[in-house]
Amino acid sequence: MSGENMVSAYVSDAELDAEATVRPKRLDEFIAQHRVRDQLDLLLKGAMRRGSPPDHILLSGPPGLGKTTLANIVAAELGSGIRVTSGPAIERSGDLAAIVTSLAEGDVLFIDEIHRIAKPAEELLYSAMEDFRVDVVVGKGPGATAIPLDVEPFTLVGATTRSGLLTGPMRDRFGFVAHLDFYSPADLEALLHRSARILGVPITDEGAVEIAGRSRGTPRIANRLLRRVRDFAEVRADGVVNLETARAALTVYDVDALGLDRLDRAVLTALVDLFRGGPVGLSTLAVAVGEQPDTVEEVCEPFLVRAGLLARTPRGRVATEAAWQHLGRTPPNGTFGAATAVAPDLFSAAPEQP
Ligand SMILES: Nc1ncnc2c1ncn2[C@@H]1O[C@H](COP(=O)(O)OP(=O)(O)OP(=O)(O)O)[C@@H](O)[C@H]1O
Repeated sequence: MSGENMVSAYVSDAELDAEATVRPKRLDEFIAQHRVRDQLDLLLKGAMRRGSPPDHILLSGPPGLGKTTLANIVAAELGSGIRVTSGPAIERSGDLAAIVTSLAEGDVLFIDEIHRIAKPAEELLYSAMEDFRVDVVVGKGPGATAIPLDVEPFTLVGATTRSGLLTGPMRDRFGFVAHLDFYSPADLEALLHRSARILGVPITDEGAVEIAGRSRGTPRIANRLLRRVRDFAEVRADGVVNLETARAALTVYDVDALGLDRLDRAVLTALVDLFRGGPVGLSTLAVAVGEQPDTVEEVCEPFLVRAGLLARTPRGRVATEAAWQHLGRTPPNGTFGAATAVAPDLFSAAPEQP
């Protein structure tokens, strides 16, 4: 993996196996997100007492925070089977009909990126969710016939990184909606200690603090950085993940003290050095760092904005005072956000939606 995507919250296929090793299997192994955990616990226990499948569950939140993990945990807690698919994989209503009619009673159907499901399939999903029945249309034009098929009672777990893109009727069919938020550094430290224990890697508290602080509030990134620091510790040191090995390894991988990678820093440096802090338009900024505007907007900016380093204003992108300071430059008078330094509680959980 190159330095460029060390801190991406997205997962590559090659990384999935590494992730599976440390993935929590049960609710009580799932670190933090206490409110969501507690609510899910009640939902699942209530359903089990009644002997019927729980309401459909929608999990929303940025990538890498544990939505897939929770979907698997729901099935494990219920003692049910799980079928896994994703919105983009369901192109036609027939694809969805084939999946839902093959579910066994009480199964969990996990649909990742559910906001990307094709419209005709989405409409079929409504009746599967609500009435446990689907009408499969055979033929075309005036000769078309709808064949009703029964679906065994099941629980849909939908995951989305863009809950705002879900249609109203879709959202209304979920009886429980949980929003996962970024993890605090303390939560990520606990997560790193757990992962290190499972991987058999000795880790000190200082080592965990150092990695947690660079993980952008995201378990996936924390686990990935831990694996890279482990490599460094085993190859170039005594195998222990501590402050020194963490700092040295993350320097090798170009992940700085705030968790910014080379491209994030290139964006900030261009803003500050070439455009005196901005405002500058997205496409000009993207040309300056040799990237596509989409990449700058979707990969770099969300974190830079959240970290209080970059602001999107009607006149263009602006580097905040914290950005100047992070790059070791003196901000000129009147710099945007002069009153705000990078908030120490950057990743503390915002209120979750019940
Ligand atoms: N609360 C947690 N406790 C322990 N490990 C966690 C937790 N949340 C996530 N992880 C770990 O982080 C990794 C990413 O989690 P997961 O795949 O569930 O994220 P996701 O939100 O589904 O991401 P995506 O949106 O990309 O599918 C997994 O290896 C998982 O083990």
